[in-house]
Amino acid sequence: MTAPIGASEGALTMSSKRLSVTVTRRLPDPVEIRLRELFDVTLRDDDTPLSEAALIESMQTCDVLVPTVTDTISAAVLGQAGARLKLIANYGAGVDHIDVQTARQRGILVSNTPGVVTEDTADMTMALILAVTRRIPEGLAQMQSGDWDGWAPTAMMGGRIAGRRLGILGMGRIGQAVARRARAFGMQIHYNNRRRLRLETEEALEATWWDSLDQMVARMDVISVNCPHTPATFHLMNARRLKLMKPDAVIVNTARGEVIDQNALTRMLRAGEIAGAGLDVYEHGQDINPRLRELSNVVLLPHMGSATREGRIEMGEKVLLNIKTFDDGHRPPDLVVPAML
Ligand SMILES: NC(=O)c1ccc[n+]([C@@H]2O[C@H](COP(=O)([O-])OP(=O)(O)OC[C@H]3O[C@@H](n4cnc5c(N)ncnc54)[C@H](O)[C@@H]3O)[C@@H](O)[C@H]2O)c1
Ligand SMILES: O=C(O)[C@H](O)CO
Repeated sequence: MTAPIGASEGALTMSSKRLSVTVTRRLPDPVEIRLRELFDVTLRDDDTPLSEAALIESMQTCDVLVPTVTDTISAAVLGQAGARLKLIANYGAGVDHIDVQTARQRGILVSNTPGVVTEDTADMTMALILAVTRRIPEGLAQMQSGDWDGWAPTAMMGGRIAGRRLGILGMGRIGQAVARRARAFGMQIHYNNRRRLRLETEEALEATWWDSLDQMVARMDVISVNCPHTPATFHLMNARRLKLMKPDAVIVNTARGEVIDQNALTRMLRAGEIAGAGLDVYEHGQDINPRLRELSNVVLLPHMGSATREGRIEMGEKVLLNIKTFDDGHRPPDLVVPAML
């Protein structure tokens, strides 16, 4: 039986056969409407992150949970989930907030939303590279404060990105989309990845492979972090590795904050040992080192890499497809298995 589109949760008429789906955050309207059409869905009225207790409560009676990056689904949380919970259909590509291994051990599948976030996040990576190297926020601040004295030969000089070496850490979907864009800007593409790309892909991207991350980091003008946060990538850019960077190099991160040691980065930016940084994601969520905010050579964004209207609807469509496929008795197309991490 299909529930009326847009009906309030309480007014829905549902067959007991419909999957019970609980969503932890507000999603774009078309996605919520379609969820209502297809499933016995519980949606949120407000849009604040759930407390751990509320998250556990929401996992008690549903078959499927739709969480986001703001929900930490640890082993302890999974241990208190209801027996009905069989699928965690994450709204987002990154799944580092979910203990995928424990979920698997408990027979709970995990899916995510890769691919549809690729182009938007790569755009934002380029935007950060340009913003930091060409001092766009400083220029904007000057205009907004009314302090601009007019053009001058030595004013607001940044660095040219054409011809510069870009080192991509994590050459997956987003990393490769960054490479395509950066090539168009005349940058030289270098990368380190868990596995080397196929030669034809490498050639198409005109990318140079570095087996040694240390050696790549030491030679790049710009480092772009595009690998997931996993136990193996936590603080991959630690103090020792950040010190290998050239003093005139910059680093951008649109992946996950945990890949960079935020305090070490802040110290080195302040000391002028790294020329600049562009960050969309942070090691401790919103709890950003206040010293990072004070630096003029740093551009900070509020985790908005995938934030386009189109992308956020497509992420919802992926969630719907994963749940529907599971409901039809098949393997969700975007299943995440521990071996992938
Ligand atoms: N800022 C945002 O809004 C936003 C949006 C989407 C995705 N993301 C983040 O970006 C990450 C990457 O997304 P994707 O779609 O490109 O993923 P992907 O799986 O396609 O690519 C990740 C790449 O990182 C590589 N990698 C993994 N571990 C590595 C290691 N130890 N050393 C070197 N390389 C390693 C993998 O081999 C893979 O090629 C996501 O996991 C997510 O955390 C952020
Ligand atoms: O991983 C992603 O898709 C974004 O960072 C939101 O979680």
